[in-house]
Amino acid sequence: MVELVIMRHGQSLANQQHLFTGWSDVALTATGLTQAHEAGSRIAATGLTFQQVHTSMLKRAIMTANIVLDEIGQNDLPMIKTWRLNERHYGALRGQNKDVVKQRVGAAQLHEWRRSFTTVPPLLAKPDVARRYAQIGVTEPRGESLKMAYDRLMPYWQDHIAPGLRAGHNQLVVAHGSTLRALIKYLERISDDAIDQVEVPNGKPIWYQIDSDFEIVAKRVLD
Ligand SMILES: O=C(O)[C@H](O)COP(=O)(O)O
Repeated sequence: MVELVIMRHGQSLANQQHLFTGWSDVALTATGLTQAHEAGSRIAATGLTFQQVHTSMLKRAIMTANIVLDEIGQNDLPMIKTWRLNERHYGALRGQNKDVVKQRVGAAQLHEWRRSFTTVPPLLAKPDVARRYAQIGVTEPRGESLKMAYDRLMPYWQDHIAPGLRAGHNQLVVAHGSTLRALIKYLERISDDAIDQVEVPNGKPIWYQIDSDFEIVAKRVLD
């Protein structure tokens, strides 16, 4: 048996203010910091330890991962930061207030932009060019559907997370609502239609036990 724990970062400043975030790099709130500590102590209480931690290139996830590692006494763990685990890029919705957008376009359109698998949000006219992505040769998206995020996440799963698990090494993934919905879709074989019902709250670790046939045999939310 091998263990995989996945969790969303603690509450960010943008979450607190109901702003579409995506690739915007925002810090955790005081509540988010507390959620990260609590999540870490719940993982610590299970006695689980990990051989690797994977996170995004965004500080709300990196900060959460570091707090969790401190709580579980594994600050020394190798941490891989990849753009492939970044939140789905929300395109031109970025920075807009979700409640205000709902008033403007209606609940159904808002839900589709936020939860559909294939709908692409309104795109930016041209991509941002931040040094951290440019220097690794990554062109920033102008906006992504969940499917687009799924498709750029999967090579990382196949090349980095799955091989670790197959080698019997427990893995911790600290990422974002959409990239974790993509991962849950894959792991739990959820249909394109049904994925719109899956929500991933801030700071609640999901613990999967995976057997030697690479099947999930148990799932527990640590809350
Ligand atoms: O990017 C964002 O705005 C949030 O992290 C997740 O947004 P969602 O709840 O609309 O998926």
